[in-house]
Amino acid sequence: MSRKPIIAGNWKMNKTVKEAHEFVEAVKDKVPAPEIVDSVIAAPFLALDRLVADAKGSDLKIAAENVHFENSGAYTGEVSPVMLEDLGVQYVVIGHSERRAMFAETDETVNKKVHASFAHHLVPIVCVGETLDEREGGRWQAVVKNQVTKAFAGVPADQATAVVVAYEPIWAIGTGKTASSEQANEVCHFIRETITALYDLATAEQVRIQYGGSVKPANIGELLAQSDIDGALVGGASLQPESFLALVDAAKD
Ligand SMILES: O=C[C@H](O)COP(=O)(O)O
Repeated sequence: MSRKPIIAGNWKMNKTVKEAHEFVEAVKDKVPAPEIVDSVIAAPFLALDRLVADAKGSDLKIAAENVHFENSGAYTGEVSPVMLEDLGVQYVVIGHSERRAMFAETDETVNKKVHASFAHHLVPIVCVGETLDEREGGRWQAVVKNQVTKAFAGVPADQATAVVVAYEPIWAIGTGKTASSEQANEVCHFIRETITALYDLATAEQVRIQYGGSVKPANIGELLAQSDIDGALVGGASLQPESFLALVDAAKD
């Protein structure tokens, strides 16, 4: 079954609002048609209002890099799904390994954030992936299966089909080490099998699974040629307009 590719740049803690605005102005009219590829930029919260306005009427979609699972309340420093929906943000990255490792994100909070996102018309991009220790210890299947199963807990099938899963082996993030396309596809296929077991094959075949970890214009082609890789979540190589456009263009083929 063919699934529409989704390429998402994840800027992490980079770019001032002015720099973010200039980037979006440079790419927004050059991304592929949304019937062919979904082109997404995940930006820091401060830039989102401006970027949603900048991208309006174009085929570029704007994502947040995180969200809280409550709608409002005493959660100093957090941003709620109500606030993101109000701005017109369309996607949200949930459970990135940097948030799991440095900001106490757990499988339980990931699941709550998935539910909160759907309640506010945000498409969740759910990140999963193993550490180098877990891979070398032969535990990647158990780790990834557990992360996927907990992320989808209580999510009905009609919502599950809209979830984007990003497989990011932690050892390949920002290190210049890319999983080989076969290694990446093996895990993405395993993720699809896990979703099949949770729901059914028809549901799993609609879920888009991205690979992330040192993706760049030079290697995206062979990654996207794999059977179960439907896109990429890209950090470093999404920071320059030319590089981001090369990535979304590669997904057109
Ligand atoms: O969210 C993106 C990933 O963490 C990958 O980052 P990277 O492309 O800089 O390795």
